Amino acid sequence: MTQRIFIDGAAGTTGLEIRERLAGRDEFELIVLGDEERKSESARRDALHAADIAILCLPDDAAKESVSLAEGSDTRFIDASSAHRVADGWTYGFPELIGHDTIANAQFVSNPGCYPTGFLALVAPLVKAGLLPADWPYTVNAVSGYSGGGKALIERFAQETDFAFRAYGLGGGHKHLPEMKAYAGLTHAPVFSPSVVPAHRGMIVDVPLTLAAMEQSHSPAALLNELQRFYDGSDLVSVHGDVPGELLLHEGAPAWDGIELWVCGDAAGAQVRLVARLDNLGKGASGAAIQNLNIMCGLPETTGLRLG
Ligand SMILES: NC(=O)C1=CN([C@@H]2O[C@H](COP(=O)(O)OP(=O)(O)OC[C@H]3O[C@@H](n4cnc5c(N)ncnc54)[C@H](OP(=O)(O)O)[C@@H]3O)[C@@H](O)[C@H]2O)C=CC1
Ligand SMILES: CC(=O)N[C@@H](CCC(=O)OP(=O)(O)O)C(=O)O
Repeated sequence: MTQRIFIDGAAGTTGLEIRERLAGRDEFELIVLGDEERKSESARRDALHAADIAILCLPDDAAKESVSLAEGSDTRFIDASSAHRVADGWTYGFPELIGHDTIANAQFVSNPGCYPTGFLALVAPLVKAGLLPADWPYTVNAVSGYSGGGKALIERFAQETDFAFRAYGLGGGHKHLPEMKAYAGLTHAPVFSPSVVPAHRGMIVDVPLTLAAMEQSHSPAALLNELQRFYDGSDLVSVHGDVPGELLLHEGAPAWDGIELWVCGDAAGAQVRLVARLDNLGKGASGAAIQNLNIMCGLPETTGLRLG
């Protein structure tokens, strides 16, 4: 049966990429609001009630408003914003961690944040397996393409073309901390150092660990084995067995919906850097929304994704 899909926020960065990934798919019928209607409360209410599944690509407040506008309907949601990621009644849309069946049966699915996708892909399986401690003071260094900040940051990087690097979140309290803590099962939220480089898309998330300082220390090889076991058979997550000399992001990188993981141990096995590379707009946003949409509709999870 054709599913009616309404993308609320379809003119934004994430919304446009979702539309591109849905183009030509006859399992779906898109409800589209014109430019004059796309922010009208009544037009959005009608679209939200008419849809089988609404995909929210909005700022947090507008995403919460959409959910209230849909009250009284059976509409299912995929929310790309951070409004509902640790909210009661919502399922965290990270199929590899939460389970495909849970997402398939959910009415309210919240997409993970882009940075948490990298952090959780690395840390959550290892904490769950008892190979990393839940009460460790984790730190996360991450770099993102500027599309991670949506239209406003894309515009800023277009205007201020001399930026080479932008560190931010210096005062702490980033909105991604609650989901990192909750879904990795940690006692403390990590210390998070995000940054932006002048590339449109792409992201590297780096979790450095002094294994030798842990009460129960496991080798880099043991961490790697567990990640390879955990993601065995996944078409989206690749766990590499090498320690690369360097990892690059490219200014004009094409859209990509997978995620790569590395376990980079030093020769003595005393230190390790767990590193993820992904596309903030792919597995970090629009690709994840399509993966969840496929699962919620009983379709193969990678249909329409960019994995080439
Ligand atoms: N960019 C990324 O890499 C990621 C983004 N996200 C999240 O996805 C959501 C969307 O982000 P992104 O696409 O980057 O943001 P953008 O700013 O690029 O797009 C947001 C869109 O929402 C529209 N909008 C704002 N308020 C309303 C409203 N009340 N009713 C209808 N439309 C409205 C905006 O309109 P207008 O065009 O007029 O400004 C814009 O088109 C955010 O919550 C973001 O945090 C999540 C993961 C990664
Ligand atoms: C570069 C940049 O500004 N990135 C955004 C996060 C993008 C993202 O993941 O959006 P959500 O917050 O909805 O998850 C930030 O740090 O706020």
